[in-house]
Amino acid sequence: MTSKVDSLTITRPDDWHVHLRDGVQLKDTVRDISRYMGRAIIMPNLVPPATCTDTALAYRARILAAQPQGNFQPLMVLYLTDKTTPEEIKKAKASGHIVAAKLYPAGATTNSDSGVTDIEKVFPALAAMQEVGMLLLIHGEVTDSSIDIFDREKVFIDTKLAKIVDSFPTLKIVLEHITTKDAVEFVQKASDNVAATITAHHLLYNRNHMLAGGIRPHYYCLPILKRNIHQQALIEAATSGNKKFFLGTDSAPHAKDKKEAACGCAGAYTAHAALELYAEAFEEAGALNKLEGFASHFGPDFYDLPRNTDTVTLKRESWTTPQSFPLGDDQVVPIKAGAQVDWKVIA
Ligand SMILES: NC(=O)N[C@@H](CC(=O)O)C(=O)O
Ligand SMILES: [Zn+2]
Ligand SMILES: [Zn+2]
Repeated sequence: MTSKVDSLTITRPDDWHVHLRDGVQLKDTVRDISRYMGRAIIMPNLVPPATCTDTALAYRARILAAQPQGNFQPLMVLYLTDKTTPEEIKKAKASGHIVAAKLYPAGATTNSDSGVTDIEKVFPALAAMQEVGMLLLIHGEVTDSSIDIFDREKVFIDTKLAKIVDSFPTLKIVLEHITTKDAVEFVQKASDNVAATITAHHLLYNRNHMLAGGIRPHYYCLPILKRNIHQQALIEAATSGNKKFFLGTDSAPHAKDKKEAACGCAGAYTAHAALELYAEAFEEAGALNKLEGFASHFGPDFYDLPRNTDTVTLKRESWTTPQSFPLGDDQVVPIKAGAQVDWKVIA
């Protein structure tokens, strides 16, 4: 018989995929991300997107200015377009603060209209990234309207990703926020230069949570929640101890009225309780002892950055998530709004 642990101390975690937005919303998103995450990979899908070194560095300065205490480190990402030049990649890398570039297929997700229309158009930029050692982060979904939304990740893997991986064998690639068994298997079989992030919501939920018994817009995100066999494959991957799978919340706030609408935005807010939600998923799988590797070790190892040297402690303590949080001039409804969370982080 094993008894339940009441406390778990792990190396300070990092979030390898988060949306902080901009302007008046920054003070709220930065407060949440900096409570206990050491570093985070900041997504560049602003309006307009952070497509060049200067805009990414200016965004970094706004994030640093918004943090309540001074030890959170934002790691910046360049937004790739059809026009990104090898020179811009080299300039970004030389800045010392931009560690990756992000490939959004044009139109695939929130604020991706300026994304890439044809993968081959970014091959010169990818070659420069491979040369200077900048990571490629991918939103892996095709955008072809004839492809069913539940199949868009698998079709991207089959028709686009394999080609990128084969063309740039030493480029480090992170397939972001994976949602399918197909993605898990692709990453497992690929070389050590290919890894993936997994969100807390894709571990905790499947499409029934979003669609059975009424449509729940706060579970709507992209790539969309899949059926439970895919959820199971993600849980197995995250809790397996395989260093290719690590934490990326994809916490993506949208104002309440933009979600609860006839045409609601894609994105789920989890930064209010990110590590706590992962702990619930890992405990449910009987794998709390695998949380530290996933949350705190495998990410920095893949990015070739040092692991954090201090710790955080998760205590078993039930609390009720507020119905909403301030988001600049609006409110954001978090995942598990009004529901119980079983863990609390003492930073
Ligand atoms: N995940 C989402 O559903 N939305 C993200 C964009 C993204 O990561 O694809 C957002 O910026 O809102
Ligand atoms: Zn995405
Ligand atoms: Zn995202």
